[in-house]
Amino acid sequence: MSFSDVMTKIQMAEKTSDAEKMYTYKGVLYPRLMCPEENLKAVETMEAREDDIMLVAYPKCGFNWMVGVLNKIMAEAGVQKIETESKVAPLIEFFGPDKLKVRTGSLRMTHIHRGIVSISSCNVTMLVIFRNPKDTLVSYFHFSNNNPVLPSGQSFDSYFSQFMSGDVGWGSYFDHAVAWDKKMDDPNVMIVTYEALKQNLTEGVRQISTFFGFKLTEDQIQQVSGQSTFNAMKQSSADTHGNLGNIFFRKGLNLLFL
Ligand SMILES: Nc1ncnc2c1ncn2[C@@H]1O[C@H](COP(=O)(O)OS(=O)(=O)O)[C@@H](OP(=O)(O)O)[C@H]1O
Repeated sequence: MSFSDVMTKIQMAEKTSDAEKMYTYKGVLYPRLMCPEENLKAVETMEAREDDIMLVAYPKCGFNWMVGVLNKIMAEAGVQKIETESKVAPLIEFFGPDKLKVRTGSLRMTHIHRGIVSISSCNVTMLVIFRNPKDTLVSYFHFSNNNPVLPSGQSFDSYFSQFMSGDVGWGSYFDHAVAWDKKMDDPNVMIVTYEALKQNLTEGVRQISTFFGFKLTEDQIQQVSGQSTFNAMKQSSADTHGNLGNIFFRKGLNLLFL
């Protein structure tokens, strides 16, 4: 999916009523324009490769942060990255069945619940990022109000109720958390938290590189973490995310302990 495809869908969303924006697939809500049913069906039968790296995150948990970190780690390690034409990280559910088969890199990404994505044929290594639900909810609330593909205009109170009952895009945060909790000790799965990365990003970069078998020098690790702070990523977001930069890189705070 190219940046212009995303912009076209956003323009279409601006002419779509809130009621039409979401639909339910297998009991979970999705934004219709970005994830039509044929895309979700294609994801269900997607074949993975041995060298694939899968990045999984419930919305607003730090997905774009990890895309940036992984891309930088892979660039330092000399490994091919995701499609360069794309300014936003292409989620597999945004591709149609034809485009899903065309692969230019080994990094695959999704917000979809692990019970729904069945990655056949091999033990793909997966990085999963979680964030505390309070900050995730606040971030998702602002995102919904700023992103035309999602319904907007709700009060915080009504959005809170929807989030708690899982009536938001990609379903219940809590269902995702429970499903991944059972996979925590799987050797092919690494679970990181937004909060731990905020506390010590350099250590997080070191652990992620080691998990994926990328041997970076201490200088390279420092370089990746220096370029992956919120301020650094927000500053370069016009290049990486075009005019969606300010929507994806909003405040980047960890309010859990305040
Ligand atoms: N480098 C870095 N450091 C810390 N925090 C960061 C970083 N990059 C993005 N963010 C914050 O992550 C939130 C967006 O989450 P996602 O990228 O998962 O959003 S999305 O679901 O893909 O739309 C969103 O959080 P909020 O600011 O609270 O809305 C972003 O600001």
